[in-house]
Amino acid sequence: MRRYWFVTNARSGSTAETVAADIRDTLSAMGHDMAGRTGFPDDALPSPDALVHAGVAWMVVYAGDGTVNAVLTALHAWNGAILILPGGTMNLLARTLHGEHDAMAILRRLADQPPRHVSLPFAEADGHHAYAGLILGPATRWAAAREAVRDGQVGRLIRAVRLAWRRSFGAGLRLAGVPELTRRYQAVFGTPYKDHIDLAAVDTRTWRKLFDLGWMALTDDWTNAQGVTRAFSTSFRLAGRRAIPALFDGEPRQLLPGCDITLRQSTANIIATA
Ligand SMILES: Nc1ncnc2c1ncn2[C@@H]1O[C@H](COP(=O)(O)OP(=O)(O)OP(=O)(O)O)[C@@H](O)[C@H]1O
Repeated sequence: MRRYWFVTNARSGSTAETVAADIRDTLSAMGHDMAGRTGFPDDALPSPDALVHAGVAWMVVYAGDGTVNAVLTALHAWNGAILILPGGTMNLLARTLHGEHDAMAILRRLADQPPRHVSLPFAEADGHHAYAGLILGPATRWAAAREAVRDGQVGRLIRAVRLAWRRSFGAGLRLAGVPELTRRYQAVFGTPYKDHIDLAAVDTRTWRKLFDLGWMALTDDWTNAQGVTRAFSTSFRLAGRRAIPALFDGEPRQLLPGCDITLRQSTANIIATA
């Protein structure tokens, strides 16, 4: 019997309360005992000390990449195991760890085979972590429009699209320390791997490409956008004098000029079944 803490997010793209109940029932049938539950982001995540105090051995997160990011970042120094179950829209991290399986199928696999514990690479900048992906630059303003779509707020969507459109044609972002990327870019996508961050820089000077980028941001995956230059790096810096908007696993943050972005590895406490 192991005590676990359950984290859900009712706003994550594919979370269902019925599935959350099934997950708890299955874990209980497997002999595990729930020590507590967090409904993120309304409830604060427990601290590593609180988890140690409550005798928690593993964290079960049923949510999307943004919520998983918050848990991994908050528990970076915690020794317990972390099980990520897909409950979001894209679920990039859950797919990396378990393949194309839903939450209940992953629990069945766990019951049948001993779990593997792996570490995940991530990009770090100013204390923020990106495990699935980092997006830098003015085009990240499209994230606000996507949130408005999610909330079904038409007025907010129109305002957010106007702002995103204006900013996407603004000055762009420059990087230092990546010889292949010397221009100004509207967006730079960074995907962390074991030994490098795979960078894809988008220079959108035409309405057509910009429309593609905005459309992808609202509907799909931005990495499908056109006009991309690729490079690999383990460490680089934001050039220029202005703060740069960024998305860490889809969550918006601002980065100061001169900020270093570095590849790092998490501790090997994340459960994989694939
Ligand atoms: N670190 C965070 N801080 C505050 N709110 C967050 C954070 N991460 C996510 N959220 C909120 O939770 C909502 C759901 O995000 P989450 O990433 O869990 O699901 P998703 O976007 O559907 O999935 P995915 O990221 O896998 O596509 C977001 O719309 C955002 O409002």
